[in-house]
Parts: sequence; C-alpha cells; structure tokens
Amino acid sequence: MAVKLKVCGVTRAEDLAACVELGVDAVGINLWSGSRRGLSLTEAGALLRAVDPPRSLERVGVFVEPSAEEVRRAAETLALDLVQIVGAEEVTGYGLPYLWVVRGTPALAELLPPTPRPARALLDAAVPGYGGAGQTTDWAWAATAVQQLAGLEVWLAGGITPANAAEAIAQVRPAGLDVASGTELPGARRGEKDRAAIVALLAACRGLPD
Ligand SMILES: O=C(O)c1ccccc1NCC(=O)[C@H](O)[C@H](O)COP(=O)(O)O
Repeated sequence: MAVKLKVCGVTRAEDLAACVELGVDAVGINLWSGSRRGLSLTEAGALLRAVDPPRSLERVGVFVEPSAEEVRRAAETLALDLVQIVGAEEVTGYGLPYLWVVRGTPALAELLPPTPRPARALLDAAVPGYGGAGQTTDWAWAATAVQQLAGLEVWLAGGITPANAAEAIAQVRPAGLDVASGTELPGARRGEKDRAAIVALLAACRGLPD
C-alpha cells in the first residue's frame, strides 16, 4: 500500500509548485513565528495564491500555542484542510478537522485519541522548539502505537530522511510520513526545500527504487 507524504514547512512558491508537480499528498504551512519555516498569514496567503495548488494537495496549518481566533482566521483565509496544533493544552482543532500530534513516547496504556476524534494522528519526536528538529522518535514504540490505534490513520514524523524513510516505513507501517528537515539541504535557512530529497522520499513512500 502506498504511504502518503507531507512536506512540512513550505515557504517558497517553487517548492510548493514542485510538491504539486511531483504528487506530494500534503503540505504543512507553518504559521508559528518562532520557526525558521514560519510564515505570516499574509505571506502564506501570497504563497498559496502564487501557486494555486489543486485541492488534491492537502493543506495543513501548523500552529504553536495559537488562540482559537488565530486558528479559525488562518483556516478560513488559507482554506486549510486540517490544523496541527502543538504546545497548547487545547490541541483538538477548535472545531476544525485536526491532526492529533503525539510528541515523544507516552505510556501506551494512556494513548487514547482525544474527543472530538482527530482526522489522523501524527507520532513525532519530543524536541525543544516543538517540532521540525530532524530528530527521530522511537520507532519500536511507534510501531506498537500504530497497531494500538488501528482504525485511526497514523502518520510518522521526526528525523525522516531519504536515507531512512524506507526503513521507517518497514518498521512502523505508518499511513504517511511527515517530513520537514529531511526535505531540505543542510543549511536551509528558511525551510527551502530540495527537490531531489522530495523525489527520493516519494520513491520510498510509493515503494519504488530511487
Ligand atoms: O518544522 C518546524 O519548524 C516546526 C516548528 C514548530 C512546530 C512544528 C514544526 N513542524 C511540524 C512538523 O510536522 C514536522 O514535519 C515534524 O515535526 C518533523 O520534523 P523533522 O524532524 O524536521 O522532519
């Protein structure tokens, strides 16, 4: 089964256009000013208008400790499909379809989807700065979590690169991979993406040789 790919923290029109052209499944638009991939709402709107991606490319808004108003305004302005909220007590999307972020490796006995039910779960590493640090989570734990959360679409994030994506898929069996650092060349200052890395990640997701 094909595994989906989300390219997280797209900041440039050429990178968003490449995601469309290559058949990436989802993009993350980071709206947190504390991230080097962060865009203001105005910048994010301009990016989407410049490319006008088809609705088949899922738009995920990434937020850190946002207010309800901030989330609702961004969802409306950017026509987001899903919201991804990190670092807040309220992570359930303020009434919008949301992606439930599980950071680190909480006790599996306590790993229960919140209410209202999320559109999907994202297993990510617990890192300072909330995400996007290129650090892997515990894949053995994640494999068990995927089985335990059967019935919910579970994606894997954290330190996935073209070099380890196939192994991550084989070990964890996620529905999708969510990648920020691994879509960039070392030294990318503002989330600039590397087309070759996206091609290689897609090949791993689709089970093709690179
Ligand atoms: O990417 C960021 O800078 C970021 C900052 C704050 C919160 C979330 C962030 N990214 C969210 C993602 O979904 C990333 O894809 C995920 O954390 C994995 O990142 P990476 O390990 O760099 O691939």
